[in-house]
Amino acid sequence: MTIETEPTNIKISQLFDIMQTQYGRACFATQDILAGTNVLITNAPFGSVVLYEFRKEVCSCCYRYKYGEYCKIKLTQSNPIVKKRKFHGAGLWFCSEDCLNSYQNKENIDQLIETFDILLEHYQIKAKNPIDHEEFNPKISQQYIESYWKDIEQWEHSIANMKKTKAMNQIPYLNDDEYTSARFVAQSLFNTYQTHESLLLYHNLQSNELQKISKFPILLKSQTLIYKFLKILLPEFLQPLLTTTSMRLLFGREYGNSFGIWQIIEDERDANENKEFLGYMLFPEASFFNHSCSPNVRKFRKGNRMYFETTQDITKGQQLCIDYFHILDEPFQERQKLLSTNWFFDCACERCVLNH
Ligand SMILES: C[S@@+](CC[C@H](N)C(=O)[O-])C[C@H]1O[C@@H](n2cnc3c(N)ncnc32)[C@H](O)[C@@H]1O
Repeated sequence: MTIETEPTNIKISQLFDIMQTQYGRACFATQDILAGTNVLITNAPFGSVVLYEFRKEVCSCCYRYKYGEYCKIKLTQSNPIVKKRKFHGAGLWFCSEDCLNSYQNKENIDQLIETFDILLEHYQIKAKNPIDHEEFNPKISQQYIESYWKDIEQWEHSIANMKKTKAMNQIPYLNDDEYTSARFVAQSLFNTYQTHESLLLYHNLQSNELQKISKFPILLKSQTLIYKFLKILLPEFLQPLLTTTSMRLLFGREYGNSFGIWQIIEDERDANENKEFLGYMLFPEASFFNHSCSPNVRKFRKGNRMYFETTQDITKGQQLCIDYFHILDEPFQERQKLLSTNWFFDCACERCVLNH
């Protein structure tokens, strides 16, 4: 199948170009590439988060997980990087001194650690009195989403004029998933503040806000609760970066572009075990690969980076595609359904076009 392409001005690698196609942007080889070549090794994630339930078991630096074993090192008050406020551990655990040191070596990391600690403290206070979210199932349209966020902007004006103590009473209760998302947002904003090496590419990512909220309306409510939580709690230096626009873009981009942090099975004898889903991460430079049900690139994680390796010889001009969802063994109808439900697109890969 020949695909019409047009160049874009996005450049990621010497080995492939990002071209515009009728299915959005995609990666095309700029030269013949042998099987087994890494066409991309990502930077450290732009945004990433470990699920709350796994926070003690997954290393916050390399995401190592060993069947429920606690990580050896917890960040404590005695750590020199921790500032004086009463410290709760920031939800950060590490598998080794090396990982701890490498995490702590990042510029201004004490500010991020303090931010995480504040979020953890208030999440846990609120979690003592959990609240079931009310039913929320409106008919979603672009207009509905806009007006819902407009109301939040009004709330924001009122909070800006309140005394700090009164504003603190407005901190909403978040469930585990929402708290996890709040951490993801905080880290992404911190990386924006730090001008992360993938920041420019991040601005180029496609957003799936409308598709995702249309499918799961409750997400709109969750997003606005997370926004309120962060608006009250984020420290001054991150506040200018937290706007309703930046938040909506971040969520919209995360939905269609993030990669799961899956447990890596280290012992071959456990190869048939189900892998745990530990969290998720966003790598803008790796978000231009389209999906194919007969992919020619495989993705795998090593520590906090993703690797993309060709599984066959590639000829110049050929599209480089990955499998988004581990669905290659499913029949055609099932694959179409899974991609449409979870990724919001009708797969137009070569195999699906032939109804295979
Ligand atoms: C991670 S992005 C890939 C890059 C994207 N094409 C872009 O322009 O930003 C995922 C999106 O690409 C499109 N896409 C990826 N694989 C596809 C396929 N096999 N068929 C149709 N659309 C696809 C869908 O719109 C999907 O939501």
